[in-house]
Amino acid sequence: MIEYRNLRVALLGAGSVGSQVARLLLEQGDEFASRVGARLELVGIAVRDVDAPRDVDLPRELLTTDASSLILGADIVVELMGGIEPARGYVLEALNSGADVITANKALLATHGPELFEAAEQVGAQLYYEAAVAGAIPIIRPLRDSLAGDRIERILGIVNGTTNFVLDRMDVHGETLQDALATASDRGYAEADPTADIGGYDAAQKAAILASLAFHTTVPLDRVYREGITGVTKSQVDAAREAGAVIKLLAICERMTDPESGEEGVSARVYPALISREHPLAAVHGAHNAVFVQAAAAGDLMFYGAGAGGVETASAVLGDVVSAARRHVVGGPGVAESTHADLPVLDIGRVVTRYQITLDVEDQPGVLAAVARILSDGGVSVETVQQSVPSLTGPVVVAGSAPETAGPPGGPIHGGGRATATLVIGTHEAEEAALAATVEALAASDVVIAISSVLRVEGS
Ligand SMILES: NC(=O)c1ccc[n+]([C@@H]2O[C@H](COP(=O)([O-])OP(=O)(O)OC[C@H]3O[C@@H](n4cnc5c(N)ncnc54)[C@H](O)[C@@H]3O)[C@@H](O)[C@H]2O)c1
Ligand SMILES: N[C@@H](CCO)C(=O)O
Ligand code: NA
Repeated sequence: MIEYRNLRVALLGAGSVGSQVARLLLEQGDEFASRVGARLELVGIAVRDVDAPRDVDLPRELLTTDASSLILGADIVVELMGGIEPARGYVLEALNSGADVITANKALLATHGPELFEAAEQVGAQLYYEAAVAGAIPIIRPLRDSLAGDRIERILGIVNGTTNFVLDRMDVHGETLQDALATASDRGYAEADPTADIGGYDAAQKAAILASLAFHTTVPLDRVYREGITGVTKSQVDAAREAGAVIKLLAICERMTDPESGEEGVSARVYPALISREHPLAAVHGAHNAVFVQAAAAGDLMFYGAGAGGVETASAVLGDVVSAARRHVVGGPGVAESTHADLPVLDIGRVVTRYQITLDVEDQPGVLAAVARILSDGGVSVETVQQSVPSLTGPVVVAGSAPETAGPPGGPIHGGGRATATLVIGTHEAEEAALAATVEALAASDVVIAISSVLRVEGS
């Protein structure tokens, strides 16, 4: 029998993910020892209450409420408490003591990443976070290592399981957003406060992490443009389906040229967008996640699987534990954060995208020409126009809530009660600022009765 040296692993938090990590470490000790070349000794688990009931039976002698003592003397610290404090303090304590840290904490990384990476670099410790984005799906390591020789151009990610589940239920089962969200919460996909999911905050944290990694640039969370799915209506979902498209909440990280300065920059943004049903991301159903990566040499790649779940996420955490442990065995410098490119993060107004605008107009001669003029005055070129059979309607009532951000997309903008026709306008690519201003101009026009939907179109 091989005599392995021990590596001391401290676990902070024994919730959905932490309890599974502890169970797997304890159950598969021999296997991990063979893979690593050292025994991963779980020396303790920091919990809030050692007597609290748990789904997974954990040895009582490993439980402690004294996280700081546990951290001292550990070789590897696994932070699975979530939240900013005290997680941030514990991660810093661990790194400053020279321990490698594994975390799944996207909120912490998106807000304090540079501070933590700096602390790690100071002492030559490692900070791994595969589970922080898209749960079990390997995406951090592929971006950092496998694609290190390529140039990432764009990432389109479905990185929040709850919102994908909700939009999918609205599409496939015709459920309301509220009913679908209640089911997502019952199934444990949603955050404790589901505003983090449906408001796009969780996806924005993941976008900040992905963009920083992909573009070798620090992308602060407050530079990620964010819209959630609260304004998405059943009629938008139905209309998308009829048009061969689907609405997905996308995290988009893009390398781009500032149209004004001509300088290279990056954009990170989260919003619900229309994508064609032919796009690989359209096939991502339920609470699954997928990250579609476009790289200069590799072309299009898609990473797909479970973006959440205790045992699924534990897989990603344990992969990081094994990587960190192997470095303890074989030595070497490990990985450092890469931010050398230091590209500017461009405002949403500079982003180039396409809009689909649905409007009710007066059914009179010259109206189409007037609408076309507003678009052309705004510098927006029209790709497609569809007009429904005119009908005599009462006051225009549009399902859904008002847009959460000032200006488009969203709907409705204003209403009335006249003979109307409905126009669905698909634009060519244009700068977001021009598109948004054009929608405002349409809303202000006398010939437009109401703008019932404005959605961005992505994925082509
Ligand atoms: N659950 C998932 O599907 C999933 C997926 C990806 C990433 N994550 C991330 O993994 C981390 C853990 O998530 P989770 O779902 O296991 O959360 P959880 O709420 O189930 O577990 C967190 C545990 O940490 C404990 N805790 C909190 N503060 C503590 C403290 N000061 N001292 C000791 N214990 C403390 C809590 O009591 C709880 O048991 C989070 O950062 C989360 O964002 C979770
Ligand atoms: N609430 C998150 C959990 C995983 O980060 C989601 O729905 O994707
Ligand atoms: Na992952």
